[in-house]
Amino acid sequence: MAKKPTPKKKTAAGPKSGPPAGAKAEPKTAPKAETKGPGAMRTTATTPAPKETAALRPRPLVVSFASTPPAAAPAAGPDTATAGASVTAEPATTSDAGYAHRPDSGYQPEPEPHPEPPQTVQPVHRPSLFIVQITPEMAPIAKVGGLADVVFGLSRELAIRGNHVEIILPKYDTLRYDHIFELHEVYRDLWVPWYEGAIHCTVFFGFVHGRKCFFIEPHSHDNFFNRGSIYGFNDDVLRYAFFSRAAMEFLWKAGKHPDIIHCHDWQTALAPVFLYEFYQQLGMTHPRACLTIHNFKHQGVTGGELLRATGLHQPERYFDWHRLGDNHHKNALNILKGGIVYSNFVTTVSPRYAFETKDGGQGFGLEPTLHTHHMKYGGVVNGIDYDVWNPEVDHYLPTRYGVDNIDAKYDNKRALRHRLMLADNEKPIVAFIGRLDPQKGLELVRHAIFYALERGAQFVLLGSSPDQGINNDFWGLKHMLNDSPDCHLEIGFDEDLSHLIYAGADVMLVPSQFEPCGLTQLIALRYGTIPVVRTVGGLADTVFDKDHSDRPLHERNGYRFDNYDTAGLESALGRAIDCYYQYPDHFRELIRNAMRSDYSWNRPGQDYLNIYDFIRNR
Ligand SMILES: Nc1ncnc2c1ncn2[C@@H]1O[C@H](COP(=O)(O)OP(=O)(O)O[C@H]2O[C@H](CO)[C@@H](O)[C@H](O)[C@H]2O)[C@@H](O)[C@H]1O
Repeated sequence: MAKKPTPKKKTAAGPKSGPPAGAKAEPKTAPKAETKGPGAMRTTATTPAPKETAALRPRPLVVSFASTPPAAAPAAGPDTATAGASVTAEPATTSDAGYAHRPDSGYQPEPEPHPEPPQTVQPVHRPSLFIVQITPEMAPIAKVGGLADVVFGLSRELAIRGNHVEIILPKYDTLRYDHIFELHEVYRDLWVPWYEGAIHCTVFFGFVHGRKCFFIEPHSHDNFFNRGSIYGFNDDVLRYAFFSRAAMEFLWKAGKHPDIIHCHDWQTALAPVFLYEFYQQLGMTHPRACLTIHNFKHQGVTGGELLRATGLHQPERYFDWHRLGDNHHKNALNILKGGIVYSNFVTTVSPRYAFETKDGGQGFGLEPTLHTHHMKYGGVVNGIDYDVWNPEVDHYLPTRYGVDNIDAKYDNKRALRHRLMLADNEKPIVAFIGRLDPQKGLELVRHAIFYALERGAQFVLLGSSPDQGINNDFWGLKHMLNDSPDCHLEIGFDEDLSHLIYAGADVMLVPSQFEPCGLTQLIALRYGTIPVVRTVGGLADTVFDKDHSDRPLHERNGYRFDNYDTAGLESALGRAIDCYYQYPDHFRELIRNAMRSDYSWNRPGQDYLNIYDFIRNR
């Protein structure tokens, strides 16, 4: 499509005094914010996030069981959240588990791992753990959204702290093989029970930037993981049920007895069910299961076919409300619910979202389950990997910079404009990066584009959706704005470009309807790009309003709005644009505050270790 011509160049641009030529006159004082949301004390989720006060500054750790031990977190299997109950799952019969069909084969141990990167945290005197992550995604080889970044970053942090971490993934045809090193077969004949028979699989091992990864490749006409993309198929429930079963079967056959099996989202939430229904009886009594829920919207709700496929059978047992029976549909099974019931601990990705899901109507029907299991449920704010997302070392950037040379950020702004053929003028760049999913507040994103242009800003969007209708809407918008020298919409997934946008933009917009944690605002903070966010979920736990916060000035790092409407959005985005033009020194101070915020994996890494220790010691 014909691209807009690059208009006459002006100087590239940090915040400067005075409005740009042609910009509307703005009031000198920022409009009154509607943002007065509750504060962001890092806390376990069973307590509503309290209003910020100086006395409630963040504690060093989010999960501190030494002082307040829960009365009865379950040690094994379902129903155990009821105080003091100790329910052992009934042994599965051999035919239940489908083992009759299982030829054995020798497991070849993986080779010596690459040396670990240099230690960046103080050594802690605690026994190291063997942790296995079972996951549908991991950056950068299989990434759809933020889950992928979390698995990579958390695994790295746990390994740096002296733990042995292994990751099990499907062997997708779309894996970024250029990031996998020394890929080789380690287990040739893994037979995974499936319906009345078993599916033959091969397991591969490879290093992904030092992470130890196993890849399961099934050989069957179902062609589970050779589909050209990760999600979006009618049989997704069965594809991931199979993967969860295969991962557990591999652990058992390979004689691996991890201390912790850590699963992610509904896709792998059956692994704890299989652990306690099949594998505990087969000798896997050692592992404890932790489930992290990155988004309650997707739960894997399905029918009884699942039980036949996986060998669970016994509909009367699994349709039970206390196990996998969906809270709303009597004849449906809910995989995510099963994961909550059977795991020894369940986390979500911010304390605020933990509260919202349990008590704020955001649990998509799982509220009663979270209440039943509240003693083993909590929120841990995600970190981001500062080896990847750090403007001081980011090799995607033409010019690297840090908090001590913020001016160099504007070389990247110029480069971004050049790449996207935007006018080089004094305007601030407002950006949006994310999946084009209704969750992300798409009506407000659309409104923000026009609002920002009208207020004398530029707008850059990078996003895509598996929903063709949504993509088409944004393509329409792109055509409509094609002649604007101040706007560029990039519909697609482009990791390289995302780095340049994080560095080159001035403001990052995250107007989500709901947001479990949100990584874009965390990355933006690191790059000194000021987040404008809605006060929900992890956004409320990590962004503190410049004008309206109980936080000390040096901790304020962005702008927030409460109400999901255009007035709310305009109140926060308008203040950010005003500040850029009229109070450039304040804007630079905000940039410094943002870049100094620590959202590395250091603290969440310790939080997860505390959780692991807690469930191991019970
Ligand atoms: N088109 C594109 N091109 C390039 N990069 C793109 C892109 N679209 C998105 N990204 C990148 O993907 C990541 C998305 O992070 P989010 O926090 O928005 O995750 P998401 O909503 O998918 O996941 C869920 O899980 C995460 C992790 O727990 C939670 O933070 C979140 O709230 C929850 O909804 C960021 O690193 C972003 O830069």
